[in-house]
Amino acid sequence: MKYVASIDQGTTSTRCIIFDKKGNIVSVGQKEHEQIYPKPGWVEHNSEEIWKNTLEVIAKARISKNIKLEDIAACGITNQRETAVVWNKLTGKAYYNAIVWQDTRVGETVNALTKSHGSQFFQDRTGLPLATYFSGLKIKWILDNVAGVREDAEKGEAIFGNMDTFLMWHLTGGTKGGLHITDVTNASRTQLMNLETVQWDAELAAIMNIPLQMLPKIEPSSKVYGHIQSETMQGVPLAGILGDQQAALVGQTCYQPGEAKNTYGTGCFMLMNTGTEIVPSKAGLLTTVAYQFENQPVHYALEGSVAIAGALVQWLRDNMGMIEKSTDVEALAKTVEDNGGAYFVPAFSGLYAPYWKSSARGVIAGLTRYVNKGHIARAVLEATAYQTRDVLEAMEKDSGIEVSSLRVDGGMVVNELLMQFQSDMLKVPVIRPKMIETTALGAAYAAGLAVGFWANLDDLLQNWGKDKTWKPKMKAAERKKLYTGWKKAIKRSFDWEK
Ligand SMILES: Nc1ncnc2c1ncn2[C@@H]1O[C@H](COP(=O)(O)OP(=O)(O)O)[C@@H](O)[C@H]1O
Ligand SMILES: O=P(O)(O)OC[C@H](O)CO
Repeated sequence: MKYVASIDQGTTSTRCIIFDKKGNIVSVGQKEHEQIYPKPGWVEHNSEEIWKNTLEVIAKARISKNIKLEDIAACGITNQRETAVVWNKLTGKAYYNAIVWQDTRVGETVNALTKSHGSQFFQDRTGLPLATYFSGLKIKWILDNVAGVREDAEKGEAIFGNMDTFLMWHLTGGTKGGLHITDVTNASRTQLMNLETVQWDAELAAIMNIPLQMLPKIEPSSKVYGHIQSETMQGVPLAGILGDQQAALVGQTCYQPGEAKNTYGTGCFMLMNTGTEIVPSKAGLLTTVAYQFENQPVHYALEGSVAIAGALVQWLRDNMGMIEKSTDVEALAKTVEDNGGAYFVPAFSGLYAPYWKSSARGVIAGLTRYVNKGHIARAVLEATAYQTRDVLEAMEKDSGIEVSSLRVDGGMVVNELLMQFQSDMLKVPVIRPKMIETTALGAAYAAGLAVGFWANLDDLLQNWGKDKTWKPKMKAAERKKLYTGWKKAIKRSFDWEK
């Protein structure tokens, strides 16, 4: 067998990527799906559309390079995490659109639970502070607001899944016996899983009033779970599941404690492997599961999650019409020397790490008549770099490890201006590997390991190669001035909503 396939169900698009043994891309199918914004702060996806796109991108990836079924050793799934869908297992129909991780509709429930139990109570058990981000409260919202779901859930007919579970169920037969499973990394993002036992926590489910029977079985991240029933890849073993940020950690081969990566996509997510140790965060990070290979102990990670990174570039394109394509932002930002005093705090979904302020909202600060489109484009890119510095400083505090260089990946790392500014702002080298589709690659690795396509982690380490390194060039005074401006701006975004 020559290949391993990977389905990457992201926030913006769904891809199927087929890799060879060296971790090179052989073929890609990709399709964007609609972003649905019914009200300010609400973000939804149509799960039916995503399922159709998944079949289409698998077919595209196979047909475009004429890849035979018998050449595919296994398939892995990686996905946008936390996004919650509830569907009926007898009809296959979803009760409501998938509620996306960025959605803030459960803000009031977060406030109420913070008063009744305290955020620390949830963080101690799940590694996650109370926030609108995680799946549990999104499931509760569907149960409380959509007619008939709670009754069906109690009967065992309405079931929950993140996008991994939803696709796994459909790919393995759907209403005809589809598997209802997830992996430890995805489960660790629901705020319903106990980090130590890696099992659902009945008390947390009771507090959120979620029937346990609607939750999927928790499995390791790498194992032959079943076989694909859909025609597009019939008979191929489904053998890996990883949340997309954990998949990028695996794809970047960060297998040693202390190794970290930062992925710049819709949001931006830095993860540091902490080995088999659960490291609680005091500095505003999440403690989460990194991965669990079959018959191996669970590995954990510290994570700094930033909700809006590339999404701000999309906003500039789609909502403001200031650029035509995301890539145009670099040329526009290069029309000026600096940010002209403007700072853009993209707290569109509140602020995640290290602030965790659900009530923050976006602001542009420091405006004068001098500021033009170029300065705004620059402020948009700089926002991602400042947020990454906030997270890196928290990571160093929590781990006690000084990060001496940063491995990066994701759609935004083609932006050279951003990469140089990032290195300047962190004062460490930023390293881009040859393969930046590390998310899909990580899920392929998990699946390939389970079927023996790759023998062990050493095989994978050999596939990693450097493409480009950016070294810090900025003068200390300039770095300090800019970051001080950011810290001032970010405070202006706090406590906007009640
Ligand atoms: N040249 C660029 N400069 C800045 N941002 C970019 C550039 N190219 C793409 N992006 C942004 O990267 C994101 C897509 O990255 P990707 O890793 O595919 O995201 P996801 O996995 O979250 O769907 C989009 O938000 C897009 O606006
Ligand atoms: O779809 P991405 O790559 O923006 O990732 C989304 C994250 O998994 C959300 O936690």
